[in-house]
Amino acid sequence: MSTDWPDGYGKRVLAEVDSTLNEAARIAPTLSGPEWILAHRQTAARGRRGRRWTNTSGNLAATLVMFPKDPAATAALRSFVTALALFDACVAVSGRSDGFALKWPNDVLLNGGKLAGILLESAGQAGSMIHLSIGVGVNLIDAPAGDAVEAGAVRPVSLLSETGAQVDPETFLTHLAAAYARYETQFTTYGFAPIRAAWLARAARLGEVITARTVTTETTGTFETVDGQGSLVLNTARGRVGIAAADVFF
Ligand SMILES: O=C(O)CCCC[C@@H]1SC[C@@H]2NC(=O)N[C@@H]21
Repeated sequence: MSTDWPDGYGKRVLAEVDSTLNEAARIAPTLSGPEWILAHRQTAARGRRGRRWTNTSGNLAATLVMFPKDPAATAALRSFVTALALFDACVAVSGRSDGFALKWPNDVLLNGGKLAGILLESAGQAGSMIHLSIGVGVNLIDAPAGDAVEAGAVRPVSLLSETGAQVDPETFLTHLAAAYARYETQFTTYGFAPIRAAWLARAARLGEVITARTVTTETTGTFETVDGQGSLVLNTARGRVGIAAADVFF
């Protein structure tokens, strides 16, 4: 189960921080290359769409801060790169691949429950990016209670409860960073196509009827694919619809 830390990536480990995403924004101007930040405790962790992220000590809370050269829309496709890396890290530490799946846009599922989430933040202007921060939370040993999530959302699960695997955050991060570095090289060398294909091969509910909700819209249809821009494509009663950002409900 041992693996090496990838060349070219820095690492800092903090006992406590408000949020590793905040720390990424603070240190980005001082960095000359990509850096992983791991915190054993976050006091103000956040999830997607302004939600709180429950952060038990022993779970993984980490952010990769990096400096993409590509346009902002392309750089943001790294949420898929990260999801693949998370999937591989989960397989490596648990010794099994059954039960893991990727949920559009940014979650890793295990046995149908939410195991991990990804939150991208960036600083930049006019379609370019100064830095990209990829925040990753993984319920390694503990998951919030089911009633802590909104109605209809998938139940949270932990790696420990579902597989019996007990992995500390630093070990998990080493696997994640190594897998991320491999997929990042694939992404910068060959573009989104192989990342998209690999993501689709691990996708939850592909070909099934799902619902995508935003604050103002609700779209139900058959999950056909993810397009070359990372949008969810649903086949609905009114035809094919591409959705750039939403929450998905099964
Ligand atoms: O809503 C989601 O699914 C995304 C959750 C992202 C949580 C991680 S934990 C490390 C990083 N720091 C934060 O404050 N949030 C992200």
